[in-house]
Amino acid sequence: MARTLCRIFKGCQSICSLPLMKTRLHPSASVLLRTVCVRRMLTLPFRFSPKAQDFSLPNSSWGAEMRQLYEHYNSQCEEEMKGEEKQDWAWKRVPSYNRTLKHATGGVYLSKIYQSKARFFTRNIKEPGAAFEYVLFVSKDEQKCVCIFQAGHLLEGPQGYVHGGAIATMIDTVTVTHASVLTLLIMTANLNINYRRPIPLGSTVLIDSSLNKTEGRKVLISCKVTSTDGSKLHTEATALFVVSRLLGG
Ligand SMILES: CCCCCCCC(=O)SCCNC(=O)CCNC(=O)[C@H](O)C(C)(C)COP(=O)(O)OP(=O)(O)OC[C@H]1O[C@@H](n2cnc3c(N)ncnc32)[C@H](O)[C@@H]1OP(=O)(O)O
Repeated sequence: MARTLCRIFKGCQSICSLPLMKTRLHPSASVLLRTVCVRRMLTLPFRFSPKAQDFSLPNSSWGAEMRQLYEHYNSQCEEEMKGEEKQDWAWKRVPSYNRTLKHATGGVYLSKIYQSKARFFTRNIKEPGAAFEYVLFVSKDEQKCVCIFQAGHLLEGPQGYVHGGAIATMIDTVTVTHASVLTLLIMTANLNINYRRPIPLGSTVLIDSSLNKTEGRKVLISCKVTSTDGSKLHTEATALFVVSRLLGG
């Protein structure tokens, strides 16, 4: 019993230490989050996960362009310094896991809360480079988010080009991550996409998202997919996110 309580306590601590939990919460989101977490934690078993793979770190499939851009943004990120004050930073890399809840900070195993075979959609293909290779950085003032995206061969739509649904997936992923930095328990309510120019399969592109406005429970974000030098506009989109009342069950 004592051990179980200790694990529940650690679970709460882990959830509260997630980057998203440190952001400003909409009051209704805050209440919902506490209710959902506590309800789920009290009914389900915990295990400890020794290691989580962060899929947003470089791997052997990354091309030169992807690596170069990663280095560029990563060099402007917060540096963890032991015993000294943290340096100022312009961007923050957003870690990415294939079972987000399993890999809450502290390694508490939480994904049993949901289905054991469930995987985060964009991170469920084992072969590196085959599908969605990407890394996201969020700006210090949280007004902008940038994603470096390398589209793998499994994402083909028209011959030699990326499928429109895969592009929509990435736009949703980037904008929802951005919106999640601002508030919690959000759902995509509307995604409006204009495809301007096809994206060659295997190429690397930049996905930039900017906060348009927040209005009550609503977050509006606009997004552009461009070539890495910014000269070609591939896709434009706007996204609306709403803090969900339904997520609490
Ligand atoms: C990084 C890991 C995250 C991965 C997840 C990626 C994101 C996703 O793909 S989410 C999955 C896809 N989305 C969904 O399934 C959402 C399904 N829809 C819903 O759950 C609900 O309709 C939801 C939550 C969007 C809104 O429901 P509800 O909380 O009842 O909102 P409701 O009270 O009707 O409306 C709130 C406001 O939003 C507006 N609104 C709601 N839906 C829309 C819409 N589709 N278009 C425009 N405005 C809308 C309303 O007009 C209202 O505005 P106002 O306050 O100004 O009057």
